Order: sequence, then structure tokens, then C-alpha cells
Amino acid sequence: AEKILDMLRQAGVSTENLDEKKHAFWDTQPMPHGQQSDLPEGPIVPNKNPDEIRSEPYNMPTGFEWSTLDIMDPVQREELYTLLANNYVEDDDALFRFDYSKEFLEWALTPPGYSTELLLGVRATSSKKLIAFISAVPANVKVQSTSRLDVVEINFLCVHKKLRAKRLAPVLIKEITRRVNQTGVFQAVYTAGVVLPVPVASARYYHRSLNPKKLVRVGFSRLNPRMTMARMQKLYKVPDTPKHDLIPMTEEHVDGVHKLLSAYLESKFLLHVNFSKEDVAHWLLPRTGVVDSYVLVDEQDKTKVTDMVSFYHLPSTILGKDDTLYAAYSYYNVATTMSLLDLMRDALILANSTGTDVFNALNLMENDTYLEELKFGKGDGNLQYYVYNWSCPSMKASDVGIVLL
Ligand SMILES: CCCCCCCCCCCCCC(=O)SCCNC(=O)CCNC(=O)[C@H](O)C(C)(C)COP(=O)(O)OP(=O)(O)OC[C@H]1O[C@@H](n2cnc3c(N)ncnc32)[C@H](O)[C@@H]1OP(=O)(O)O
Ligand SMILES: CNCCCN(C)c1ncc(F)c(N2CC(C(=O)NCc3cnc4ccccn34)C2)n1
Repeated sequence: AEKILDMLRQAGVSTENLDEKKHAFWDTQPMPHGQQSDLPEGPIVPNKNPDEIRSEPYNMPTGFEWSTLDIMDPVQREELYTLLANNYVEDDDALFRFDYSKEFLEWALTPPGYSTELLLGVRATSSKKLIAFISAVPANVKVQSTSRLDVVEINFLCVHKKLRAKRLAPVLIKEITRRVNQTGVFQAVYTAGVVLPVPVASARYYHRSLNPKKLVRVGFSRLNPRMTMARMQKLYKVPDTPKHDLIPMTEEHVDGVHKLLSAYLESKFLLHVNFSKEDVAHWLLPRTGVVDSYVLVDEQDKTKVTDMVSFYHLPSTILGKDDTLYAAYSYYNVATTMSLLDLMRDALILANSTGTDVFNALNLMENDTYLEELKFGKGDGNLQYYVYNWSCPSMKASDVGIVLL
């Protein structure tokens, strides 16, 4: 269809109403399409009553079957790890592929209120091999003037490389939608590197080199022709210890972090999670090699948290080489006794001391107040934010206060 459209365009034929069928699946989904931009904020398709929701699973092609995953079973967790390690997101030049660890997947998929029914896999009936997956975990968010909306966060959509372009993804998406609807939830939040109908916000990736020698060696960065490697290492060198006495977050800080983070998100952003204390404990208590969180506490009252910084660890396999790129991603950060710039300078120092090669941040929240000063370079990756079955005006990246994994 694209080729025909291009030929028509080259012949000077206007195609604006022809390419509406550009998305055979997504044009059937309740997402804001152009002409609906004047819709009031809210659901596009009204909530369904239980008896209006299809009761049987969607049909898989012959030879494949649905199979929910018990992520707490090490064998099944290993199966998911292997599927993603070999078939999940790669960069456009196929230099890297995300290598979410088993511990990371357990963390990402077991927040308070999660259900195995929504950790949805597809197996080949004969071999029982896991060949596809999609996940939904519960969250409550504020989106613009809707202060509390029950949603799911969708992630880890993956179809084995050998089964691509067979329209399996739409079946996975329809089935997870059906199951989520059965729990009484009708909206979802998700991000993707691809542009689909229709992003609610677009964010840009920025990268801060910590180990430039490795980044140049593996092709992540290029050495500026007018610069020697020694000069580049000097440029990106960071101290060994942080300027402030940030300490690792522990259980006793959960209430203080919940209070600090909730007030910050509520005051500044149009899209953010309404974290419960249990959510804060799950998403922010440190897990080695998965997520690190540090807090600054008030000297007089040790349970009062005044500042926090956190980042998650998502390595990438370097394709074709037996090597790994160690990346840390900025997560949730709140500065009240110092500038965010000062706080993030310490984040780089803390991440560097855990063997990180590159520290990544999106231009969300207030991140653009420090990216340039701290020598982040603009990446070529964009991350599109989506809210499924929700009509609302689009937002700037700085209005977005939610970081998905
Ligand atoms: C209320 C509850 C609602 C819950 C659901 C909310 C929606 C959740 C939506 C999912 C959020 C996921 C969040 C993340 O995990 S983003 C990460 C996605 N995963 C990867 O990129 C891993 C590597 N790639 C793959 O595994 C496959 O290429 C995937 C599985 C991505 C597509 O498989 P395949 O390449 O074999 O294609 P197909 O022939 O089966 O299907 C083609 C159709 O699929 C549409 N497509 C392609 N990529 C994506 C994508 N990333 N999100 C949504 N749709 C996508 C495409 O536009 C086309 O539709 P249309 O253009 O013709 O219309
Ligand atoms: C559905 N969850 C969304 C978050 C998944 N995340 C972290 C992600 N989604 C799309 C991206 F574009 C992206 N980028 C980080 C930037 C980057 O580092 N690009 C070079 C690179 C190194 N390793 C990889 C692996 C895959 C793709 C690019 N890679 C671009 N990150």
C-alpha cells in the first residue's frame, strides 16, 4: 500500500484520505484519530459491563496456544528471560538488544496487585516453546484533569523473530485487552520507540558517557575527530564519591519517600502515577543490579526524606560480540535542599561506581534543566507515550511524570 501511495504522490495525486488505512489494526482501536481531537477528555469507548466483554480467548493460529506465566517460578522466569534476550527491542542499526535480567523481570512484573492472568505468553503447542509475550500490571494514574484513573501498564510485547509479520501482535493486544477489561479496567499506559496512532507525548533519549573508551569501542559513541581518547576520558571523568551524603533507601524511608515523591509528582506533572506506600516500597527499594535508590534525610528527623535519586539498570547485549553495554536509566528524582543539577551530578557518580558505561535520561519531568550542563548528548532514540482508549490533548515531555521500564 505504501508503494502505491508513494507512486500516487509522485504523480501529484493527493492521498490524504487514502492512507487512512495505513494501520489496519490500530485504526480499529479506540485511540484519538485526527478528527476526534476536539473530543472532551475521557474514555473514547465507554466502560463495558461484564456481560458485554467477550468471554472466550481470541483464537491463536493453529499450532499456538495461550499460556500465562508464573514469573515467580524460576523455570518460567528463565523462559521469559531467554525469549526477550533473543527477540526483544534492538536499535535501528541492530548493534544492541536489551538484556533485561531475570531479577529485573521479576521486579517489573510483580508490583502490588499484579495477576499472573495478565502475564500472557504464547507457546507452540507441539514443543511448548515460549514464542511470544505481553504483560499488563495494575497502576493508578492522574492524567490531566482526571486525578485518579485505574489503568494497566503494558510492556514487554515480543514475538519471536521467526514469527514476525504474521499479525500475531494484534491478537496479543486484543487478548490482553479482553483480560484487562474483565478486571474492570479500560485504559492502559505504554511507551514504544515506534510512532503509532496516537502518542500523548514524545520524549527524547539523552546519554551521559561514563566509560567513553568502551562506548567508542563498541560503536555506541564516536570519537570526535578533533579529540584524543585521553582528552575524551578527561572530559567525562567523574569523582569517586558523591558531594552529598546520600544513603541507600531502606524500609524506614518508605513513608518519607512516598510523601516527598507524591507531593512532587502531584505539583508538577499532567501524567503521573498515584503511588501507594506499597507501590513506593516495590518500585523504589533497592534491588542489586536492578534498581538503586538513594535518599537524603533531615538531620533532626531521620524519617523525613528531603531529596531522592534513583536509577534502574538495563544492560544491552552487543550483537555479534560476546560483550555487554551496562546502561543505567534515570528513574525518579526529587531535589529540595539542592538543585536538581547538583543531585543528578551525584547520580552520575553513584551510577559510575556501580560499573555503568552510560547513564540514560529522557527529557521528561525537569530533566532538561541539567542535561546539557552535565554533558549528556542527545540520542537518536525517541520514546512515544500512549494512553489507550483515552482522548486528551497531547502534552509536552516536561508535563510527563511517569517512567516506564
Ligand atoms: C485496556 C487495556 C488495553 C491493553 C492494550 C493497550 C495497547 C498496548 C499496545 C502494545 C504496547 C507495547 C509496548 C511495548 O512493549 S514496546 C516494545 C515492543 N517490542 C519490540 O519492539 C520487540 C521486538 N519486536 C517484536 O517483538 C515485534 O516486532 C512486535 C511484537 C513488536 C510486533 O510484531 P510483528 O513485527 O510481527 O508485527 P505483526 O505482524 O504481528 O503486527 C503488526 C501490527 O503491530 C503493530 N505494532 C508493531 N510494533 C508495535 C508496538 N511496539 N506496539 C504496538 N503495536 C505495534 C504494527 O503497527 C501493526 O499494526 P498496524 O500498523 O497494521 O495497525
Ligand atoms: C517499552 N519500554 C520502553 C523503554 C525501553 N527502552 C529503555 C527504550 N526503548 C526505546 C528506545 F529507543 C530506547 N533507547 C535508549 C536509547 C539507547 O540507548 N539507544 C541505543 C541502544 C542501546 N541498547 C539498545 C537496545 C535497544 C534499542 C536501543 N539501544 C534509545 N530505550
